Amino acid sequence: MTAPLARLDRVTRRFGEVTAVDDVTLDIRPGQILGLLGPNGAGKSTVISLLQGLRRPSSGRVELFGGNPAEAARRQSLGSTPQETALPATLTVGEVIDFVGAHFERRVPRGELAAEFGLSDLLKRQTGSLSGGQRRRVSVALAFAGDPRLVLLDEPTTGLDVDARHALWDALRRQHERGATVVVTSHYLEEIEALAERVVVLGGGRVLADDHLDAVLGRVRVRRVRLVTDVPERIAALGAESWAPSGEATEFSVRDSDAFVGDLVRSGLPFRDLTVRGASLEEAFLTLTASDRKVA
Ligand SMILES: Nc1ncnc2c1ncn2[C@@H]1O[C@H](COP(=O)(O)OP(=O)(O)OP(=O)(O)O)[C@@H](O)[C@H]1O
Repeated sequence: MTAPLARLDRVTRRFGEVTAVDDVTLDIRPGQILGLLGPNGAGKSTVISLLQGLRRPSSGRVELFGGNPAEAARRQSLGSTPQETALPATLTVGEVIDFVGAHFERRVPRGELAAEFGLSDLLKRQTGSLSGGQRRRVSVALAFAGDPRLVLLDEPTTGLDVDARHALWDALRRQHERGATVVVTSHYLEEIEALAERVVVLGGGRVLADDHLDAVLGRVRVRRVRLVTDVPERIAALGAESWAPSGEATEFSVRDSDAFVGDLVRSGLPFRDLTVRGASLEEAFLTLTASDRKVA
């Protein structure tokens, strides 16, 4: 197996009484898009800052490209987004791209980077005159300015409208196809579903799940059976874990949708417009954090 680009080995990070990251072990392997998912305060940003060398672990070991992330040489191949508020307002987008690129040995030409992130028309604009969404796109593009081996994106599309978000996802997918390894945190569960191949779910600073996207979804084998009926209680009694009205229809949560639908058909109970779907990542995530609370 190829060596990881970065790793956390039994890392704990405390801030006074608060344990932000609690005994986390994580390997980041080349070529992956890894989605880091968790509720507010789960420890996602702290993990990112540990990988950036901005924070040190209270215990355990953080490695970036086989060494200490606090050493500047390690960060040559690391790309991260600056806060948009940190963009110098009077510099143009082109100047900012050149300024950031100048810090890297393998810089991406300004025109190429701008085209990749849909910024070609903005190159001559001062960053202070850009909309919030445009500034966000500049910030994410800057993470790629040094042709990095590993890119850390902390909530890259917060505040973007749907079109801008999708455009940024496309750009990230293209970077990934070219071999970029990306760690992305997000509050948008659909973003993780759209981008990530591997999902790490953090809760209370701990790793609750670390698996392929499909496997995380599969861990909660809840399926949703949706149908229209006048007798929801009787249908629920066939083996639903829970049920709730959903518009004109009723949605039943079941473990085995094939068995449930088979029993339903055999029961002769009236229904129409039946659909079955798997759990969304959001549902998977809630189930994982709920089971964690039970253990705690
Ligand atoms: N500098 C700090 N001083 C004190 N506590 C901190 C500090 N940074 C983070 N924490 C605490 O550590 C915990 C984890 O925070 P972190 O920002 O890593 O979570 P997060 O998952 O990124 O949350 P969010 O989604 O809200 O950004 C929280 O309880 C937070 O209050």
